Amino acid sequence: MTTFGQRLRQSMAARGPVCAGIDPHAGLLRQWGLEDSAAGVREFSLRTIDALYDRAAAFKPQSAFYERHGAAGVAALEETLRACRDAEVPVIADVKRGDIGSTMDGYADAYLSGPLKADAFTVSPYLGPGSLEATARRAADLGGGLFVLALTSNPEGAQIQHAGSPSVAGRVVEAVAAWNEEIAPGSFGLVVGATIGDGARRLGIDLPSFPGVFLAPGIGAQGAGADELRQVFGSGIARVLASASRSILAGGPTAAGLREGFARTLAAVESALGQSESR
Ligand SMILES: O=C(O)c1cc(=O)[nH]c(=O)n1[C@@H]1O[C@H](COP(=O)(O)O)[C@@H](O)[C@H]1O
Repeated sequence: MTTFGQRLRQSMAARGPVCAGIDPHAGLLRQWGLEDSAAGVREFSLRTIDALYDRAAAFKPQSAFYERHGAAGVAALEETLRACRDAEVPVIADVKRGDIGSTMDGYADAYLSGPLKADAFTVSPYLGPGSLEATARRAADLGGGLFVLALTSNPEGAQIQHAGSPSVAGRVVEAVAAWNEEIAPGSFGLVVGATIGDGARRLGIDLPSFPGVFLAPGIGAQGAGADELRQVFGSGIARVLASASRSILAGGPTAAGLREGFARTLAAVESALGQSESR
């Protein structure tokens, strides 16, 4: 069985450093001429996968936009995850779960096996990173991975994540680094927003030494580009999986438009990568 870390690395090497977020916002459905319904969400997702499966390093469906349509929406998420698996593109279920260990076992089963199986899912460490350690072990047993919120892209994140000395974020980074060393190398990533500027450095967090992948939202619609990526990650940029949703999806509904939106994001990330090599 390959590990999630191996599959993700292979996919990034073959397709490049961009994850396509699948966020079927009501406004985007309207813009695409689709109904704001589970059927519309399903169609939106499958078209996105069809257009981008040969160039996205990963897909990241945002569960909120499926859940708002109830059981039929969750069925659309199930189909979306299956389509990503069929296309053999790693898929990250963006569900941002976090709970006591025994409950987390349920989430690991839900998102790494069974009908809603993804390759990895996003988790929140607010109950303490230790509450997620058994989930990391369970994920490794299932060949899956986790992305743990560390320094998020929204401006409010700093209120909690920057608190303390060492900071809350620093403790999260330390715990997730240890899982990569002790449980499954490369299968546990950090979510670090491309919008955080010099936040990590100011907290004394040495991102380049983290032994895993950074899932970096914030490109495009939230304002970050190549300069911001370079500033945040420095020489760690080679392990960035940049994630964009609206800035790619706004190119739809045609496959050509989606690919154009994707190409713009890829060009920005690759220019950051190219220019960081001299650092
Ligand atoms: O975990 C995430 O993906 C995430 C973390 C974070 O810090 N900020 C963030 O925007 N996200 C998600 O990334 C996506 C960003 O979408 P766009 O702003 O449209 O590119 C949304 O689905 C967010 O929920």
